[in-house]
Amino acid sequence: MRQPHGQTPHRAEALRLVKVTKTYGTRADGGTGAGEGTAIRALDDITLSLPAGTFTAVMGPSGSGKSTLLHCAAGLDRPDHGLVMVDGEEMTDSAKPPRGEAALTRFRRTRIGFVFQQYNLLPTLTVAQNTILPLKLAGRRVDRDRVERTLTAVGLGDRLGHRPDQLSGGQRQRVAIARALVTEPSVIFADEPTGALDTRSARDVLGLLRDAVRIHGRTVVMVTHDPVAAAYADAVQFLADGRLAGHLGAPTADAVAERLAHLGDDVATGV
Ligand SMILES: Nc1ncnc2c1ncn2[C@@H]1O[C@H](COP(=O)(O)OP(=O)(O)OP(=O)(O)O)[C@@H](O)[C@H]1O
Repeated sequence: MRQPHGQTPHRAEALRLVKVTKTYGTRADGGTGAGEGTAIRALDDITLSLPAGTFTAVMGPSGSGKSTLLHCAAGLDRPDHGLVMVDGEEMTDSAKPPRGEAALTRFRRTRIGFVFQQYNLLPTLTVAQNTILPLKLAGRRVDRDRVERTLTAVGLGDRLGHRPDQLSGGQRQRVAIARALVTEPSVIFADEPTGALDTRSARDVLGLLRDAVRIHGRTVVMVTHDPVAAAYADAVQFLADGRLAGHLGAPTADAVAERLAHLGDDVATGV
């Protein structure tokens, strides 16, 4: 599914990254000198294109840059260099003056949904209020029927008035998915959405993300450590040391585990 930069995709392109680089810190020792020069290049020249209506898993060893990639692609963090386009529109471009924070937030609110490992629900709000929140923040009309339909679709139609602490982890994550779906974004980013869940809840959440793609035409990009979770995706993009390190279409859990086991070999031999 990866398209080299410049090649016309068959389907509309939901996400494009061109030469995205992100470096953290230059003096990690806080100025004592001992750690000077310890800048960490979390992303190194990433060029990537994802067609609309696809489900991609991002995998790689701890520290390989997966979350940084997601945050830069989702506009939660700014790359040092490079271009990020969502839905054909540039979100950040290091060659141009940066969008102001407010403009970036507006862009994110209309185009992007995010699902976090720890749900990030507001504890004092009900399920319905948490789900509506992104619409309210964006100043958009709240269609209560749609909100109810969205919550029913994730199996929580009878929990609208409950608060997060009255829900299981799996149910909380389903609220988070409803919240990500309700604005009808182009791209939903999910950072280890099943990391805190039991097997069955994880399966439900993965099924909902897959439905978001198959039924609602969204594009989903999900970071995971779990080959079984990755097998729900249409393709897996591997990362190692901040660089792209391979791609696997129609993944099975076994094939993903096998590729992960040999990821270091590929990097060492430059494959
Ligand atoms: N805010 C930060 N300040 C300094 N270094 C950071 C920061 N965030 C990430 N890093 C570093 O950047 C590199 C990539 O981190 P990132 O969290 O993207 O990796 P990851 O693949 O998501 O890891 P994990 O699987 O452990 O969550 C790591 O070396 C990490 O220590």
